[in-house]
Amino acid sequence: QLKLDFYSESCPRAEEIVKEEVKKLYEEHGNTAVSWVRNLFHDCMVQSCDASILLEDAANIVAEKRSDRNFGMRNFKYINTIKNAVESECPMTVSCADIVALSARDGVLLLGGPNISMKTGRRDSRESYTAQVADFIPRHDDSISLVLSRFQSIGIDAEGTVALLGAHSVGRVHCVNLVNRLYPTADPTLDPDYAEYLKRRCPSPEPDPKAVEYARNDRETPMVLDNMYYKHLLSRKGLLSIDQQLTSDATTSPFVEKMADDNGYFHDRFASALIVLSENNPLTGEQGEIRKDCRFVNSI
Ligand code: HEM
Ligand SMILES: [Ca+2]
Ligand SMILES: [Ca+2]
Repeated sequence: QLKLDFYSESCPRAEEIVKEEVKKLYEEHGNTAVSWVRNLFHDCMVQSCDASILLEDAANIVAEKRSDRNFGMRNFKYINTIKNAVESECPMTVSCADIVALSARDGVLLLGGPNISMKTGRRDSRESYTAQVADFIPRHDDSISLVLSRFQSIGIDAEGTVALLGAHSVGRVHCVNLVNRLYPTADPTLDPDYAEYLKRRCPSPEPDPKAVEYARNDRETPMVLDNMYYKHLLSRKGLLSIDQQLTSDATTSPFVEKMADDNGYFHDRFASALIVLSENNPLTGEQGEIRKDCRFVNSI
C-alpha cells in the first residue's frame, strides 16, 4: 500500500534529500526538472510506476529507452546522482520508482507548477516492458480518441488528460516529430506564421534524428509549467498534432478553454491527474525489489 511519507521511519530524510538533489541539479541544468516530469509519464504509463524506464540493456533486459516512443528522453545519468545521495544516507531502502515519482513532483514545483503531495512505497520492477511500450504510450500523431482511451484505461478522464498534456508547456520537440505537420505543405490547423517559424527551425523534411534540431514546446515561457500551452492551442500554435487536436475535439475543447483562462484551475487539475498517474498499478509490499543501482536489477 502506498502512503504519505512511507519512509518516515526507515529513512526520515529521504524526501528531503531527493528535493535537495533535484534543486541542485535544476540550478546546474534547468532541463533536468523537465525530464523528471516526462519520466513519470513514460514510467507510470507503461505497466506500472516501477522504474522500468530506468533499466539499461543487460542480460534478459532490453532497455525501454530503445523504444521509439521514448525518443528524446534525457538526463537519466542524473537519476544516479539522486539515488547515490539517498543510498549514502539509507542503503537499499528507497526505491528508484519513488525517486521517479518524487523527482517529478519536485521538478513540477521548481518549474512553477503546483505543490503536490505524493504517496510513496513503490517498489522497483525486475523487468522491462520494451515490447509493450507502444501499447501504452501514444504517438504524437495518434488520434485524440485513442489517446483518451489510453488514459481512461489507467483511470484518467478527458479533463485529466487535457491537464496532463499541459506538461508540454515546458521542454522541446525534435524536428523528426514535427515535420509531418510542415511538409510537403503545412497542416492547415497550424497558424501560418508559426508554420513558417517552425520551418526555419526544421528546414529539412527528413531531419537526421541524431541532429540537435528542435523547437521549444512553448516559445514564451519554455521553462514554466503554466497555462500558456492552452493559450497557444487556442491561437493554433500547438506543436504536436496531438496537442492541437485538443481544440478540435468536442470532449476536450471546453477544458482547453477553461485551462487557458485560469492558471490556478490548470494547476489543480494537473496536480490531481499527476497523482493518479503516479499511483498506476504500483508494486508494493514484497513485490519487486529496491534496486541498488537504478540502471540494473539487483543480482541475486
Ligand atoms: C498523448 C500523450 C503524449 C504524447 C504523444 C507525447 C509526445 C511527446 C513527444 C513526441 C515529445 C518530444 C520528444 C522529443 O522530440 O524530444 C514530448 C516531450 C515531452 N513530453 Fe510528452 N507526450 C504525451 C504526454 C505527455 C505527458 C502526460 C507528460 C507529462 C505529464 C509529458 C511530458 C513531456 C515533457 C516534459 C516533454 C519535454 C521533454 C524534454 O524537453 O526533454 N508528455 N512528448
Ligand atoms: Ca514502468
Ligand atoms: Ca510554459
